[in-house]
Amino acid sequence: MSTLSARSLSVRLGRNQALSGIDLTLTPGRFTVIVGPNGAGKSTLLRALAGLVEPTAGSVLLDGRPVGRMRSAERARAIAYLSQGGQVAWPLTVASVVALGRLPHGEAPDALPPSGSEAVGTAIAAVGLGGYEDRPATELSGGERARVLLARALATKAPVLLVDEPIAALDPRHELVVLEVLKAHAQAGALVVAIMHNLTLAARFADEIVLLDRGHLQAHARPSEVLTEARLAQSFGIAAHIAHEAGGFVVVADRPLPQA
Ligand SMILES: Nc1ncnc2c1ncn2[C@@H]1O[C@H](COP(=O)(O)OP(=O)(O)OP(=O)(O)O)[C@@H](O)[C@H]1O
Repeated sequence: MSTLSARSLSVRLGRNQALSGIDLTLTPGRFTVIVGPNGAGKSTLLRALAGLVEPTAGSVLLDGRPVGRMRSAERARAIAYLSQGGQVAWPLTVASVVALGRLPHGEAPDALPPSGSEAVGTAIAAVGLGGYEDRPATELSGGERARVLLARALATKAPVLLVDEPIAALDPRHELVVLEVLKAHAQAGALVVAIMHNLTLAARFADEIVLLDRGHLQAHARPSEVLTEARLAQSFGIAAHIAHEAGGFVVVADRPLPQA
């Protein structure tokens, strides 16, 4: 079991109060999507959950233990974190980049044990990059590179996976491929959290949605409870309507509302 929780979590970045008094409990087997307008504090929350940002008040606990006090290798085995718009600095092959996900297990990328090779192969196949293993990762498109980095995070086989805007650079087909991977990962027992701006895809794939606005937690519930026309107006400043379809709903953004 890996339960991740924020308790009265506040984070100040320079002069900005990025997060204020967040109370949140996330559980295994659930795919949670964090939404909110630009600057709401989504990336800061994800980084704090990963133990990469020191809370100014409150705490982040993994199974009751403060993540900030875990040793980095232990934390990396427990929590795989993928930042927004990640880059690959060295001309390593796709297989070598994904194999870096095994480092927290003490496995060298060029000498993986069978279990490590299997984790790498499965992750590459899951993101639809079979056949790309020997390509230099620096010679890929932005969307291909984003999927390589997601595969690296998956290859870690951490029980917690935190990903910041995993579909931002992807074409429509690969948006669905990646969201299906994340959903399946959660259904297999992982605790999966992703930041997304596409509210319709968030509604379709998420088990639960966290809505942040100006550093505050506005809602944490099922998509249909969070993505209401009133909340879209209040938090995103848009007039929108919800179109109901068989098996789900579509968020149609009609126009920006005048700023208060
Ligand atoms: N290094 C920093 N120093 C000072 N303030 C920062 C820093 N990084 C972010 N902020 C501020 O903290 C707040 C939250 O930023 P954060 O990146 O978490 O927002 P976000 O919801 O992820 O936004 P976006 O949707 O634009 O990616 C914003 O007001 C931002 O300007």
